Amino acid sequence: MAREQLNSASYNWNAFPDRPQLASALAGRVADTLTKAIAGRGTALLAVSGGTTPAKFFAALSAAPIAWDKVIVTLVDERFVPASSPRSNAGLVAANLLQNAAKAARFVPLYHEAVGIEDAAASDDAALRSLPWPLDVVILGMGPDGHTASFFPDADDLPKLLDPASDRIILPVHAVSAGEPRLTLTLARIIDAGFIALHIEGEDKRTAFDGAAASGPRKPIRAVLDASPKPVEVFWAP
Ligand SMILES: O=C(O)[C@H](O)[C@@H](O)[C@H](O)[C@H](O)COP(=O)(O)O
Repeated sequence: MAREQLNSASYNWNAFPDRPQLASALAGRVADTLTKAIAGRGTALLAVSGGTTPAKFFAALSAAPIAWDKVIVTLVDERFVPASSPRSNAGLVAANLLQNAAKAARFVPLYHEAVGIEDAAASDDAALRSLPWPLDVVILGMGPDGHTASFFPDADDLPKLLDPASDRIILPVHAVSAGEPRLTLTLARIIDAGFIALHIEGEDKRTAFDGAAASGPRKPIRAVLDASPKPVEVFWAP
């Protein structure tokens, strides 16, 4: 059970005593939401983030006994690297989520060979239009700098990524702090999701979130909190 519930208008804080309990609770919540979506429209669309945080959650979710053959999984963002790269979010999802029962899900990656990140983003944007938007579930992570998805504070054209009225699905990202060029869902597609979770772990991330959620210079995660029409469900463990 969540140890601590602190609610505000823009987010609900769900704290857990440890990371395994968070993984189990978040996996249960996501599985229930996907099942309801399938009951309602015959399919469910899930977008997950990469990084080092989600592995335990992915493993727990992969075992959920739901109709995975009716679930489409895609990525919130991707580094411009092939799935064979240790930096690949598609590789992380393949190894940790698309296993066990979840092996039956359809996975839609973002990376593919292209002349450059702009071409990859344009073809992704066209190809992903055929998916059953809006997202039913989106799982966000957050960096210590308050970035989420690939909305890095130093990204070129950050306002375009954060435009809540954008009709784009995927945009390219150039940001020195990101390492390689990125492909990201736009904020507009993220806030349209039926269930938005932010999965963060550790005291440093809690401090960073508290700082970003408070007043002061607006961090990208705050743009999501401010633009979302429903509270973001924050799942945190020490
Ligand atoms: O591609 C990525 O890196 C993610 O999508 C990114 O937004 C991630 O969620 C944060 O950077 C947190 O990453 P960690 O889980 O490694 O702290």
